[in-house]
Amino acid sequence: MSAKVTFDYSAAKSFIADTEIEMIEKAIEGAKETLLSKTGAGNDFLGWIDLPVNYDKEEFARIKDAAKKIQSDSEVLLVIGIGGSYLGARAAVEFLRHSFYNSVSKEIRKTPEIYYVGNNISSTYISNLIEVIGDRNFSINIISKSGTTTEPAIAFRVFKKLLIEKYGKGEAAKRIYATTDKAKGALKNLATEEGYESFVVPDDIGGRFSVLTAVGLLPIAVSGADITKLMEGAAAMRERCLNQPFATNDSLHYAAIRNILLRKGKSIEILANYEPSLHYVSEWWKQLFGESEGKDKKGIFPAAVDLTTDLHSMGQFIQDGQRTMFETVINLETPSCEIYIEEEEVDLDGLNYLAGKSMDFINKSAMKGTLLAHTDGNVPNLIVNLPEQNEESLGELFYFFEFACGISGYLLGVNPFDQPGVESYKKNMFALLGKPGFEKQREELLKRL
Ligand SMILES: O=P(O)(O)OC[C@H]1O[C@](O)(CO)[C@@H](O)[C@@H]1O
Repeated sequence: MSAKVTFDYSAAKSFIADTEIEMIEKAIEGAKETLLSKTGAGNDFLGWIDLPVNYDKEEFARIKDAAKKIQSDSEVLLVIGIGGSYLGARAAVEFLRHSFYNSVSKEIRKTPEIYYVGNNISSTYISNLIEVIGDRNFSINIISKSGTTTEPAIAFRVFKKLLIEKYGKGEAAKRIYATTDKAKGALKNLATEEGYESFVVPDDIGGRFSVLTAVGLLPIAVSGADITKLMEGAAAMRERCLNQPFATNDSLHYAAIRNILLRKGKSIEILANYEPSLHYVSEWWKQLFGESEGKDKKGIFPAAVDLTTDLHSMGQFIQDGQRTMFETVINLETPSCEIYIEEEEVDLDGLNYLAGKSMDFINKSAMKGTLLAHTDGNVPNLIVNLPEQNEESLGELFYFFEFACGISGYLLGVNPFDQPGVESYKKNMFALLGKPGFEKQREELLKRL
């Protein structure tokens, strides 16, 4: 593998003194030591660190076989999951495959259409999806580590019924793939009872760090992307994250710089991309950093923009609004496709000055121009270079961010591997729904509504 994911903060040098980097290095080394010696908070959720080189090969082969079966007997795959139980898969499928994956002809796509459900509670969304499936053959990958999350559980009820009505109970069970805890939870019990093929979310890997487990790998494999190469990319980045000294360790530098900027009042990080295929990578990243760092009244708020699209909606604020943000640009170095601007005989639209230039040259010029403008507007810009739109690069990128997130969380002094704050809305929702055991809370909440 030649090209690598790299981190470049040269455009932000005017915001950061060399001494600040020297001063934070010790703390970063300390956080790394805590992470790797597994002595910090949340140390029972560190299975992701060695995952790219230490995964269950038997299960990996089963994932590939299941993907082949789904490809051969289904026109549609439903991925039912929420948060870390679908964002990584969606990020990978949208980045690695066709921009219009579900709409492009089957001859081009070659693999089943993939729809994500169970990530909201909208009856319109679910009803419309039922219409999209129509009378076509479909399979379900239900993904829930806890096996009890309300959103995917509800969607699963609806689509399981549809499957049983279509195929009968026996055949339906062969079209349901459950990715969940190895031993406990409602979904595990159901899978055992009904005989669904099951895949494991390891005990020591939390949802937002699970993209390289069966959680992400089965849907990604169904889409036709190469999961072996994805793991190889992650393994290559793991090697560098673990073994490179601070001076040449890009992931550690990213963690260091964002924390230096936070200490200067830059409490919002905007992840920016110039390729629509990266939209869900940003959604995945938002959960990774948001759930890991946003606690104990601390954290950097992770936001994201798709550019140049959002320069025409959010650009004004980034350039000129409250000065509390910095920007991390994912720079896809080499696009998969290229288009050249042609010369027109009569230059009515005034674009002949671009004749012979590639679309990517124009895109990169927009990126460089924006980077300088935002820097001038007091928004420090960091760059993560992503070599290509392929599995190796994406595997590297996933691991780069995961490692930086663990380090950054320890630097902040939080447990980056729990998410206690997510429970509050659930308790209120259960009380309002009348779930047994929540009677007292229900009374109190109803008084407030
Ligand atoms: O896989 P599960 O247990 O359904 O959880 C889904 C998501 O819900 C959370 O537990 C809370 O939002 C996330 O951490 C997780 O990714």
